[in-house]
Amino acid sequence: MTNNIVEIDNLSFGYKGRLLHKGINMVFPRGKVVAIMGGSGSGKTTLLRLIGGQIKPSKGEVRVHGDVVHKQDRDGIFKLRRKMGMLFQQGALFTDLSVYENVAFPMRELTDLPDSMIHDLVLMKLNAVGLRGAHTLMPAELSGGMARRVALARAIALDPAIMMYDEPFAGLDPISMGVICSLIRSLNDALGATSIIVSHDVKETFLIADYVYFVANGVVTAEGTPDDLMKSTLPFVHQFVHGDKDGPVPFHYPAGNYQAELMKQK
Ligand SMILES: Nc1ncnc2c1ncn2[C@@H]1O[C@H](COP(=O)(O)OP(=O)(O)OP(=O)(O)O)[C@@H](O)[C@H]1O
Repeated sequence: MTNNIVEIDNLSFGYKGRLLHKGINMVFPRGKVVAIMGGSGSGKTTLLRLIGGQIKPSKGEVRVHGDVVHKQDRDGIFKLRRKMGMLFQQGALFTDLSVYENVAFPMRELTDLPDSMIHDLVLMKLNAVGLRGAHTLMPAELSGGMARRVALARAIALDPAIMMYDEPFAGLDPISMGVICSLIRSLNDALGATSIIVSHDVKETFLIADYVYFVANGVVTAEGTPDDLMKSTLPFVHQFVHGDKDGPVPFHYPAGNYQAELMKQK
């Protein structure tokens, strides 16, 4: 049996005929934290949606625990999603529910657990993210970093085998970033899960990822451990990792001849 919990095999996908992915191959082994990085609009979030079965590939496939995602019926997709926890940047909490009720929500919706057990589990999950003491607060009373941690506690409510993070560090102050960063790693290891992180933040991502895929122009342009990639001389990777202004990713959005355009306005 393969040790890969998620496999992306020769996958192509496009919105409205414009091909976004052109034969992507990736594997996400059990227990590992794997990052998908790349420029804005390179299709990273779309890959998470393909893994979650929200959309179907036009070619190739995604397998989760060996099952082809796009071949699942409604029941199959439901079972698959039960194995997955997702933390989105805009992973909004329910504003009219307390922190406690937000974390209890998936347990109440998706299990038949008695209230007493839900109580213990909610406190355990909140304790894991350091917010047991905040369980009576309402979302409006939380800082951005705390809200992200509550969303994380909610995402791990049902002990997912696969955790997916979409830009988990975006918009956070440096301290909250560091907290989320170490939580992603420690929760992954404590749950025995497999984590997939989509992020632009090289420093944080490289600290916790076991392996990184770089996506550009619809294909995996580079892959390796953070150490390998730090040393990479590939121009795209070098520009991304070191934040160089000049490189294959241009500063300017494609535009016509500047001088001609200025003349035209006169
Ligand atoms: N539902 C949709 N319908 C049509 N086009 C879409 C849809 N969702 C995304 N796109 C387009 O697909 C491209 C890739 O989007 P995606 O969100 O996957 O990129 P990304 O790499 O996650 O970008 P970012 O880092 O900026 O979030 C973008 O050009 C986007 O405009």
